Amino acid sequence: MIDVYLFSGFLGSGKTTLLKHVIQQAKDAGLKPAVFMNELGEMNFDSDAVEDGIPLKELLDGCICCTGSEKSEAQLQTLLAEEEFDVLLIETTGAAHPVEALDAIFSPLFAEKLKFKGIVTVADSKRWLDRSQLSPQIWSLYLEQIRHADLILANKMDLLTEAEQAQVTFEVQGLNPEAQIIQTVQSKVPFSQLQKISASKSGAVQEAPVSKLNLNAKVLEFQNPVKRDDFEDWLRALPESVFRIKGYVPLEGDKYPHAFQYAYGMAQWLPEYMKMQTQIVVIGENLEGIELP
Ligand SMILES: Nc1nc2c(ncn2[C@@H]2O[C@H](COP(=O)(O)OP(=O)(O)OP(=O)(O)O)[C@@H](O)[C@H]2O)c(=O)[nH]1
Repeated sequence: MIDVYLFSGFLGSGKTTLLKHVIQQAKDAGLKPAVFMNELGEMNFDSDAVEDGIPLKELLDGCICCTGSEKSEAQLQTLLAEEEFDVLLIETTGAAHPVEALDAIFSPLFAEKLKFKGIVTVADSKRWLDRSQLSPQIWSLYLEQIRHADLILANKMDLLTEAEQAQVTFEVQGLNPEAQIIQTVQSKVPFSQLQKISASKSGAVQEAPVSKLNLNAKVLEFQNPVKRDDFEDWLRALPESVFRIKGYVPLEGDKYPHAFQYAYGMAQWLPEYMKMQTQIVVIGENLEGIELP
C-alpha cells in the first residue's frame, strides 16, 4: 500500500516549503515519493519546487475539490499506472477545503492501493493573529483547514514574539484538540512525525462545504523589465484582498528574471539563473482592476 498524505493550509502558509522538506526526508529514508499538486490559475510555479526524477502530476486551473473528482481520479490513475512509488504527497491549493479534496483518494478505484494517512495543515501563524483582515468566507476556510487536520504545523513562528507563539498554539489547539500541533519555522517537521499520524477523523467526517469563495487567480505578463522600486511601490499599493503572488519578474539591468513570492504583505526575491517566462499569478478576491505597474 502507498501511504498518502494531504497537505492543506491557506495560500502562502508554507505547503510547498513542507513538500520540499518532506520529499528530501522521504528520500533519505530510502522511500520513493510522488507528488500530486493542484493550483488555482493556469500556471503552476510550485512544480518548479519538485526536483527532477520525482513523479509529479498537476491539476491546473481548478482544484481537486471543485473541478470534480473524476478528473483527479484519472490523473491519479495515470500516476499509479506509470510510476512506482511508496509515498504520495498531495498539495492542495490553499483555496481548497481539505475534506472535499479527499474525494478522489477515497475512490473505490484505489482502495487496494492507497492508504490514506492523514491531513497535515500548515497554519500561517502570522495570519492567525491578523485574522481581522480576512473576509468571513476566507476565515471560515482557514478554520475548516485547521478543524480537519490530523497534524497541524503552526508555521512562521519566526515572525512572532514568544507570547504570540504561545497564544497561537493555544488558540489553534482549542479548535482541534485531537490533532497534534507542532510549532515550525519553514515548515520543518520530521517525516517520522508524519508517519505517526493516523487519519482519525479527516476521512470519516464529510461536512458541508464552506460557502462559495470569491477567490480568483489572474496571470499578468510583463512586456518589459520593471524597476524594482516601482514594482515594490505597486505591491505596497495592492488591496488587502490580494493574498498571494508568485512568478518571475524581469528587473531592469538583470539578465535573468527573479523568482518572486508574496504572501500577505511580505515579499521574497530569489535570483534565477535561466530564462523563465516573465509572468506572475495574483491570487485573491476582486482582482478585476489589478494590472502591472
Ligand atoms: N518568515 C517565514 N516565511 C516562511 C515560512 N515558511 C514559508 N515561508 C515563506 O512563505 C512564502 C510561501 O511559502 P510556500 O511554501 O510557497 O506556501 P504555499 O502554502 O505552498 O503557498 P500556495 O501554493 O500559494 O498556497 C514563501 O516566500 C516562503 O519562503 C516561515 O516559517 N517563516
